[in-house]
Amino acid sequence: KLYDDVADLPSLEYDFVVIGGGTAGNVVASRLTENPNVSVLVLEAGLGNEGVIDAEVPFFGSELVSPDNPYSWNYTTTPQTGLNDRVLEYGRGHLLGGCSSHNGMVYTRGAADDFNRYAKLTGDEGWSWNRIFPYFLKNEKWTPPADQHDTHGQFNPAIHGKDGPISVSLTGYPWPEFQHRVIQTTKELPDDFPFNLDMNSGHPLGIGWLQSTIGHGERSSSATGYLEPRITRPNLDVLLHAQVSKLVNVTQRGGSPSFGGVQFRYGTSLFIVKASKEIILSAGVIGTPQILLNSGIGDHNALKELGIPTVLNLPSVGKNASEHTYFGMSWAVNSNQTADSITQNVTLFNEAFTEWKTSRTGPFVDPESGTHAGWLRLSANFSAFNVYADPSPGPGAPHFEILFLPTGFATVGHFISLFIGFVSPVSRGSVALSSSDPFAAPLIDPALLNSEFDALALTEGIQLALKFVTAPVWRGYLGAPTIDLAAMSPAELTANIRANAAPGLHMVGTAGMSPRGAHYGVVDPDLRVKGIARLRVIDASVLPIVPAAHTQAATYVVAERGADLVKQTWT
Ligand SMILES: Cc1cc2nc3c(=O)[nH]c(=O)nc-3n(C[C@H](O)[C@H](O)[C@H](O)COP(=O)(O)OP(=O)(O)OC[C@H]3O[C@@H](n4cnc5c(N)ncnc54)[C@H](O)[C@@H]3O)c2cc1C
Repeated sequence: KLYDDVADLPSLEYDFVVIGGGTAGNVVASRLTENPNVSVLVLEAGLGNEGVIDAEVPFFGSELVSPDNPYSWNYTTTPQTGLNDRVLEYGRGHLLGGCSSHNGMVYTRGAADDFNRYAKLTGDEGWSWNRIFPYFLKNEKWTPPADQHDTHGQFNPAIHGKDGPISVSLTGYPWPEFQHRVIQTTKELPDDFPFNLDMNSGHPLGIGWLQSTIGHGERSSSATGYLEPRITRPNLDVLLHAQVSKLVNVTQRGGSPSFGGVQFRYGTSLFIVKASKEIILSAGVIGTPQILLNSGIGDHNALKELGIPTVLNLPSVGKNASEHTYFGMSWAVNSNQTADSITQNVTLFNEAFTEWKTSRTGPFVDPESGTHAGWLRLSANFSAFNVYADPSPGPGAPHFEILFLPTGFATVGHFISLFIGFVSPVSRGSVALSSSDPFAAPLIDPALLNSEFDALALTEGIQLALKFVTAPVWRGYLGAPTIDLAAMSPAELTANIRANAAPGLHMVGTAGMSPRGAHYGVVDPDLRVKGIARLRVIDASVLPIVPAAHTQAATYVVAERGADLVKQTWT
């Protein structure tokens, strides 16, 4: 049952307490309660997702990350030295479903090479692409697009799940003038930009049609897909507005510390809920390390400085964060067939909203993230490779993503945009406590472009992206760029990136996996916190390196496998 008020909660003792009802947490809660003999409580700090129109209408998704939003944690980063010391907004979902309820809905699984590297880094073949692949299918329900268009040649049905909780579909509203040009470019410049039928096969390189976590014109999240259909289970309780501060009631169990309870704040009061089997941390890449550190699990010296007693010296907590960097570029177009035409015109906007409300069709069935994506590699001759090792996990994984958008987010005029992401970073950042107040926002440092390699690589990537619109098919359609990047020298381009790039909001690694027995890392490959009994982390923070992809699909498979690992322990 879903509880809004702690006073109504029937118990303060459960078999499992899941901290965070986000992307991963709801998967874990839903899978564990398939066994009617175990009880699960989910503690979610944020609000409910039901009736939040911006979390339902795909086109409105970006509203949820606007500043001072109750549905976002409204974090900011530390000054980013690689980006001219800019302090950047760093949104995270503060509602049931977590980031899956407010993200851009892009569905990308990553490269087989990403997962095969996870297997290598953890010493556990269970994280390899072939062994993880069934979990992608288990998570997914392939769904026809909202406009029911012929999808032949736009994806490969053989590699998609049919019965999972999360709907995935192709774009459901056509922008033919734009879409035709993107696909035609793959024919005119096939060496640089080959067509890829389905970027979710494990072999993402090339340009293809974008897939999104959307079904029948609505966002599909862990809240709508995993939780809502199962919330009536008598063994599953979910409490909203419950912000966890730390783990408490330390005892020794088989020579390791163990926490018997979870402390949380509801309103201005503190409560403790007991977990008799396991505590599962699914508070995400910021919340999870923050709770570990508040609980005395982390670098002893840093904890001591804040006056937090150390329960276990685990220096990797909050370290090793990896994140993507994105940069946008726009061009005016000789056409009014762009999403700008809707956002700039109140009548068209209202018509589109009415259409969405009455039939779940029209332009609002898609997010503003784009209609296509491309995944590209640096050339093997890239000069920086003389100095730096290639950070990508293998030859089948990209260094860059390009998102293709039929909009310029402009208040006047018609534009298209390309967003390029550098998805194979060398830089590593961190999440650290800012004070001994467990509820104070932590210090978030994604360390964007800290490594010179990352800045050089993104500069190179932008030059490659600029080549895309030199294909003949763009002539006569494409007008002036909003900034003439093509006229810039590489040094000017790098300076422009440092002044304008932004985080991809795909951070992972702050509670990273490492092999059993390794002195570094935070969790073992079975997601148990090293040196602590009956405590696991199941969310994006366990991925040791960011995949070359948007991260929700990887998070879903971590959660699906993680739930299986917990079940194996307790049955
Ligand atoms: C704005 C944005 C856009 C994105 N776009 C995409 C995209 O288009 N495609 C994609 O694949 N990925 C995208 N991502 C990334 C992706 O959504 C995340 O990597 C992934 O969903 C993370 O899942 P998680 O379970 O680790 O964390 P979350 O989904 O963040 O879940 C953590 C949950 O824990 C709760 N919580 C945190 N601290 C506490 C506490 N102390 N007490 C109780 N509860 C707590 C949070 O409120 C949240 O509900 C985006 C992310 C953002 C922020």
